[in-house]
Amino acid sequence: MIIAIDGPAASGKGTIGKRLAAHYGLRHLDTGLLYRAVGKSVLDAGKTPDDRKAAIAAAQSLDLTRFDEATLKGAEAGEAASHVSAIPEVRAALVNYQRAFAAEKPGAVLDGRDIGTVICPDADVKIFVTAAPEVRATRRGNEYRAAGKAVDDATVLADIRKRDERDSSRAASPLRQADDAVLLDTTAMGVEEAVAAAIRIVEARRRG
Ligand SMILES: Nc1ncnc2c1ncn2[C@@H]1O[C@H](COP(=O)(O)OP(=O)(O)O)[C@@H](O)[C@H]1O
Ligand SMILES: Nc1ccn([C@@H]2O[C@H](COP(=O)(O)OP(=O)(O)O)[C@@H](O)[C@H]2O)c(=O)n1
Repeated sequence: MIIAIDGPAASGKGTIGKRLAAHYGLRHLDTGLLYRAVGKSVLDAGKTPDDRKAAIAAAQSLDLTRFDEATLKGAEAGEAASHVSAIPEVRAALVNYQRAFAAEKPGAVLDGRDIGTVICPDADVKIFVTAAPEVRATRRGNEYRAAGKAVDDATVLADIRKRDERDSSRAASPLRQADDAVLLDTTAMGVEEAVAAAIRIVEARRRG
């Protein structure tokens, strides 16, 4: 079984993806980490994320073992990711890896922005996870503070809105709910409730 999860920034895609993978015995890929790693590589090379040549070279020679996940999860890498991810050649360089991951037995859960629309258009289940921007900003702000970073929710909210706008308006694989995806709005749900709702969506799809 292949489960595709898409949605805007900090909507809970990774949390739900990990839990669904554990529940169904599938592997999980957070595809945002790939774009974050490309963005971080460009910054590490002393270039700006809008530098197409640098971004394409980084995507084509990406070595994920070089990165520490905590650094990739930070705001700087996220912002860089949302620039490099608009470059079609960067996206093209990452397609095969994601599709090969999805194709391996016994199946996988992938989360990102274009999984249901571009990477796995034939996924067995597609879920589009969302929540109100203010709620997403508070959750992400709490996550940063728990990691010892001093941030205020207004700054996180501005960052999230900017990234969502950039991700939705780009020409290459924009953030969009696939026609056959089920919408899961977790604004008023805690993690357990959201995971239970996601499992119900999978079960309903499996019953056909
Ligand atoms: N339904 C929820 N209720 C409360 N907090 C949540 C919920 N879903 C996710 N979170 C928290 O919000 C933050 C962002 O979730 P995450 O799964 O990383 O989102 P995404 O993968 O979409 O960026 C994390 O700190 C996570 O623990
Ligand atoms: N499949 C994907 C996944 C991420 N991305 C880009 O990578 C950035 C970081 O993705 P992420 O999923 O780690 O972001 P969060 O939702 O965790 O904040 C996004 O803002 C997108 O620009 C993408 O374009 N396509």
